[in-house]
Amino acid sequence: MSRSAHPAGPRHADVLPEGHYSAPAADLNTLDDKVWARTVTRDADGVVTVGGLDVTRLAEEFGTPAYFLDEADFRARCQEWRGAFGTDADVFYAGKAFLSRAVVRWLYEEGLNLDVCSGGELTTALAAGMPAERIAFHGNNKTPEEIEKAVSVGVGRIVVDSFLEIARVAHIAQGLGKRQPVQIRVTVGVEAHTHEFIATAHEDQKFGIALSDGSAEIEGGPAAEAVRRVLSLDGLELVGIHSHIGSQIFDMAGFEVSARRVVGLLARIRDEHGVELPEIDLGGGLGIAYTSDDDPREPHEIAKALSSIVTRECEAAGLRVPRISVEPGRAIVGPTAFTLYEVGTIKPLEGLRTYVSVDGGMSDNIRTALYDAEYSVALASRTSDAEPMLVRVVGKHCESGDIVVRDAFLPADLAPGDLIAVPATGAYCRSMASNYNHALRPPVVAVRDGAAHTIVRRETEEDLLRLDVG
Ligand SMILES: Cc1ncc(COP(=O)(O)O)c(C=O)c1O
Ligand SMILES: N[C@@H](CCCC[NH3+])C(=O)O
Repeated sequence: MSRSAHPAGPRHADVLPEGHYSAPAADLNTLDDKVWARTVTRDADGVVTVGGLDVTRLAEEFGTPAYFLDEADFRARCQEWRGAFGTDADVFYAGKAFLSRAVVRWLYEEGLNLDVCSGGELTTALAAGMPAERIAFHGNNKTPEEIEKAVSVGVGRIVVDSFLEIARVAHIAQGLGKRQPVQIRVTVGVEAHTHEFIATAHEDQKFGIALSDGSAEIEGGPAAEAVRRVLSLDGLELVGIHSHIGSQIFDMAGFEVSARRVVGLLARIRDEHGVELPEIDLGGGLGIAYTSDDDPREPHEIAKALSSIVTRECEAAGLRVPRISVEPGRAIVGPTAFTLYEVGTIKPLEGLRTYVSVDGGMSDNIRTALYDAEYSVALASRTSDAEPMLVRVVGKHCESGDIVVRDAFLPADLAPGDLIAVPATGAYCRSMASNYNHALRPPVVAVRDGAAHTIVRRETEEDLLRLDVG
């Protein structure tokens, strides 16, 4: 990401320190549509509103820190993904980004399917009424109990991730007298341009079965061998091939290479077994804007790029075009929520930056500490004409790495009690939240058309004591 140092201006420094920040926006009160949920705006008093409700009232009713999720925006994004891929394709929302029963109901109503990757996510999906055949079950180490549950309820597909798992799922399905539809997750050897910890299709990592391991020992490579295994087992029905190259990716080139290689495997399967598999899944991973510097792709562009590459490659190989599916998580829920915090303490460091401590931190957003993720921030409870001040928004945990927003600008008259909001926290914030330092995980509040309701409640001290059985 290209970043430039701000030339001058903030209160506490004549020369700004090295950092990953852009120049402050000309007007810090302006909310960039790119990073904020779609119904977010400022009211006549300058207070940030979402779904028609202002954050000062929301903070009074629900407390801080809290995640506020714009339900209309969430539903609109589901519709855009469905519309872009059309009826010949399936969109599986990746529940790991954020899952609750309300979210499952919205997905169901908007015609999306659901990707789960644990027994807990499966239970949530089923409890909210998602039909099992619309659920895909993922994971590199599903437990026998999880597999048994998934097969028993009849999930639409299990994405098998290893040779051991192929045997395990087949054994369990056979024991239950079932034939389980499966896809094989392959690693296509693409180095996705994203943080190392969220890239998943290069060979040296835990997920999937490699298309090629560079040796000539297994004819056609490990993935071709996995296909042979699956086809030989009565308990399994091979319906397709799956590839997921990583997360927070902007460049479509990786997806195109992945699609080409997956179609190449389909052609090989047809040649070797005389079978044309009906499905391919190209995974999730589409990036969103966390700051004004990010330029994500729209669902229709992504759909067009993926379907044209698959069609072209299938035509070239003389294959019927399979049903495509995708698994966006972040791209649907990420932009729809922001985290609201109250400013507690402020520590100016002359010549460096100002530390702004909020009432949450790495327990509600671990992404900055874990992936060096970049976020933006705005003063939400009022506007200000004060000059921009370079800040680091930090939490209340006992870690110096407890950073929410590494480098950003807020008005220099920021004061304790102000509310600040960090946008684009819908994905992988609540779902990765922790109880570190016995923090109470914040609630998720859905807001729509002037009404707000809690969809995941705030943890309480009683919850902590209930888990601690003495
Ligand atoms: C198999 C699979 N599908 C879908 C996703 C969703 O990714 P994202 O939220 O980046 O769209 C992930 C997570 O990276 C994944 O591992
Ligand atoms: N949790 C990660 C992405 C991993 C997605 C799951 N495969 C993030 O916050 O970016």
